[in-house]
Amino acid sequence: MQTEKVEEEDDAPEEYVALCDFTASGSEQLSFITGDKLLVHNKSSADWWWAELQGVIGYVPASYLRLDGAEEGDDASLEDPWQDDEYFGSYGTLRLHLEMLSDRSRTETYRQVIVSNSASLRDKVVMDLGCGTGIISMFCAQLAKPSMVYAVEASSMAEHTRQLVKQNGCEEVVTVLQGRAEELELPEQVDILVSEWMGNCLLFEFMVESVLLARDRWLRDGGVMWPSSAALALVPCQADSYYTETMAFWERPYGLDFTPLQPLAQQEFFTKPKFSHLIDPEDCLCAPCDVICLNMYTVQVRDLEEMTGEFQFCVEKPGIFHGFTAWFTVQFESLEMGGATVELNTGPNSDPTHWKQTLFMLDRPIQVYAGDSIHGNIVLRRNPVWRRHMTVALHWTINSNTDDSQANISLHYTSIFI
Ligand SMILES: NC(=[NH2+])NCCC[C@H]1O[C@@H](n2cnc3c(N)ncnc32)[C@H](O)[C@@H]1O
Repeated sequence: MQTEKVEEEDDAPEEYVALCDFTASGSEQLSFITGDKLLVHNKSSADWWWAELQGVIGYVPASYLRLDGAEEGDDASLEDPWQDDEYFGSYGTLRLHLEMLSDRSRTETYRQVIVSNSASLRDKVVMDLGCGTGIISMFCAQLAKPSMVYAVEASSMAEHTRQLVKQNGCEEVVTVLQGRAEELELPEQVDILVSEWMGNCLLFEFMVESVLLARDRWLRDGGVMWPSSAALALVPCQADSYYTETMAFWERPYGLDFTPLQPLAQQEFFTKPKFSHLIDPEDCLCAPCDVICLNMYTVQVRDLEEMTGEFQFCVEKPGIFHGFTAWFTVQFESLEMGGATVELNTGPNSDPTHWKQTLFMLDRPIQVYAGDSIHGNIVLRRNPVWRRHMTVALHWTINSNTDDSQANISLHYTSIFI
């Protein structure tokens, strides 16, 4: 979920202080370290500002900066870092719940998990964290016989969820509790903590932090986490249609030459992820790989600050390397020893979901050939200020040994996406 914060352009440059380090990923960006004082000349967009540091000018990520002189906790300058009013406000209306409930792949997977574990769910105590309309809790009550389901929901949807639980005859088993899961009191520990917490690129929204805090506080020893594990998958890909729409478009619109706008287009369209991208399996230049894996029993909140995954791809067919596409999978282990694990896969070879996939475009496309190696790493760095956001940095090198013009030349790139 992205929230645009657009501020008015000011004439006199304002002094901002850097809240954390930033490494530029292109000549037009400006690196800085925590504590640097930057002069902001132009807030050209919500995410990137034109600033100066010791006489050098460049683009800087706005969310890394705080107005100089505004102290930590100075609520005039710093809103709620979790943006809870906006976040839970959006979940208090039906739009997002309609989108999630309409996602059959997502919702049927959770139903499949309940059905295939119905026998073992008997007499168990379940917590449904972030229950929304209560669909998962009502699946538990209708398809199995748990002794209690605590359906926890922080938004105002909770009062409607109570009505739905009653309407569907589940009030004996399902208790709706309104509040943030990590703050409210449960009357007892739970045997199963089930939640649908995944955001774009798996972690956006960072609802997962609430799930881990609730795990540490309410899941009894030996209790089960659903999902039990999660993985972020990545693949180098073509994205010809997106490239044509956003970059090639400026070459000859209506017979005119608009190419001077192409650097602006690169900055505007290729320096942040394209969410809700639907990648055609044919556009994958090779098999994907899991770059980040979460064990939901052992991962700690502090691990979420910065997660790094290595990758090594071998291009399987000639094509244009436009960028990387990411998606996630989550696994639900069986309550029965040796029982089958259920998986929700949001990738291009599975049924589409409302998350679709996320596309990270390179600054410029690169011709690649079968046998070329694309290796490097991905770094998910949680935003130090806005706690539901993160940056994604992709560092990679291409070794091409077929195209004689680039024989064994290593092209090294870094892209930072807000
Ligand atoms: N998969 C997602 N990206 N979002 C789908 C689940 C989000 C639901 O969980 C609720 N929710 C999110 N965080 C919390 C929390 N800490 N405590 C209680 N409810 C929550 C939120 O209000 C919404 O109804």
